[in-house]
Amino acid sequence: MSVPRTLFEKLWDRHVVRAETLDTPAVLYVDLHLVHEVTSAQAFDELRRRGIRVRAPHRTIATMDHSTPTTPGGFAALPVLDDANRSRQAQVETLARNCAEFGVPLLPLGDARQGIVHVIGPELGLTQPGMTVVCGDSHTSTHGAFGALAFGVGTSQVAHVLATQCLLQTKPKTLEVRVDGALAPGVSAKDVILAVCATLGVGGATGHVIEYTGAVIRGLSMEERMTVCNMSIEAGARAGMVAPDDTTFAYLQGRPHAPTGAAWDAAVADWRALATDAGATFDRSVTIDGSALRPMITYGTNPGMGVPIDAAVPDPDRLDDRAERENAWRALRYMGLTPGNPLAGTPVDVVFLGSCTNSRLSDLRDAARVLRGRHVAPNVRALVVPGSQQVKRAAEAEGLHHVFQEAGAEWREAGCSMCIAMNGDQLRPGQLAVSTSNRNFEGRQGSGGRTLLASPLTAAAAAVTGVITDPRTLLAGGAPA
Ligand SMILES: CC(C)[C@H](C(=O)O)[C@@H](O)C(=O)O
Ligand code: SF4
Repeated sequence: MSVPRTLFEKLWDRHVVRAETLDTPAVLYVDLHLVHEVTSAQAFDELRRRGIRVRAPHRTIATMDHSTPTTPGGFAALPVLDDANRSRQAQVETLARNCAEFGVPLLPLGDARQGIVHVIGPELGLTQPGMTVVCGDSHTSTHGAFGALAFGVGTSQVAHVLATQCLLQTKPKTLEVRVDGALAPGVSAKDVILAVCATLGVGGATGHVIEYTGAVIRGLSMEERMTVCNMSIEAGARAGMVAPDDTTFAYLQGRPHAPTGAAWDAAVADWRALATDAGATFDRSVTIDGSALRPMITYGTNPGMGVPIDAAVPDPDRLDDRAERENAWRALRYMGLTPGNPLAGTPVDVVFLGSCTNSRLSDLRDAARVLRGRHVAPNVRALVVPGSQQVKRAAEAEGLHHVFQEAGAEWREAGCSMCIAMNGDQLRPGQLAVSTSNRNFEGRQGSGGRTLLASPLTAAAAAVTGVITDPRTLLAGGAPA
């Protein structure tokens, strides 16, 4: 009998080209390399300087997402092509030139398949179980939802992977995050991962790859599993993953890059064998009672500073550690929140529905559940930004854009948008946003802007009432227990 192994260990073993030694990391083979405009330019420059070609262009694909405008028509249609817009445009043009020169397939602005890198990989069937997936982007952990080992890498590693299709890695430890029970109505995948981040803390999973297990995780759709895996990095994890199962296979079957015919059957048989073996052990395990979870929201300036939406702002003075206490006070001063006050009822200026965490069709449907037949509060600007052109078309096919527009929200083109504020969509200083994205760092959504992370249901509820609101009060039959 072979030694029982975890999902992570099976993937690691399959991809090691050269084992780790005392003084050198392991060499890992990379099955899929995703590229975007922000972290690739210097990597291509490096290849050019050294006269190296891209080793496996067919395992590489690029999209434009971070710096692209989300107004229809792209750069050409912008009212002002100021310096900032010109430099964004130069960035995407550089990517287009690099892809043409190095033979890398590209989904440019205007392409029907363009979108946020972590949304398009799965929806095109590029991301598959058992793969190693890398991208010069920390939220590459999203792809782990498929039972892939998916890492974010830095720009110099992007160059390594372009040149060699391999990556140097020291072997991470394993952490099981088990979410048992069943989620109550109005509680979503975003609430699960915000609770995980609050439980582990921002550095809590450093050096580990998380495998999410338990009844709640098994019951999530692929889109919801992506939301969970997406924010693994916010707890410090190297990657997050979910073992592939029938939900995974049903999502993948028929997608453009998924195997077909006999190759599909063989792939599914292989993928099924990836699940963690009975008796395999993790370096650490954490259990969360999913049945006890309530909608979550952050109050501070890192994603681990989250509480149930009906809780009060935590008092920093209750923290024993001096550095943590000072950090918490600084966060509350920045956020303009007072310890002991309820979060619910706090006025909101902007609601952002989008980002690689929550911009897929199911997220937009959740938002529409709340917004249908209602109106965005007069003091609120609400933006709905689909994660890809494909999501946009699917949402329009079922009329969701009408729901948003009739409610007074903006319906925009696909991209990172206000998640990162490097494309013209941003908060003004002092504005407070409820956002479905994944980072609430100081100034993340615009200099001086303040961000509270929450689910699409919670964000939509804030849009309607103009204040932080428990979404269960607005859902049919979903009053808080
Ligand atoms: C621009 C990119 C390097 C960055 C990342 O790595 O995550 C961005 O996507 C983000 O979300 O902060
Ligand atoms: S949507 Fe946000 S988190 Fe995701 S890749 Fe873009 S900037 Fe990064």
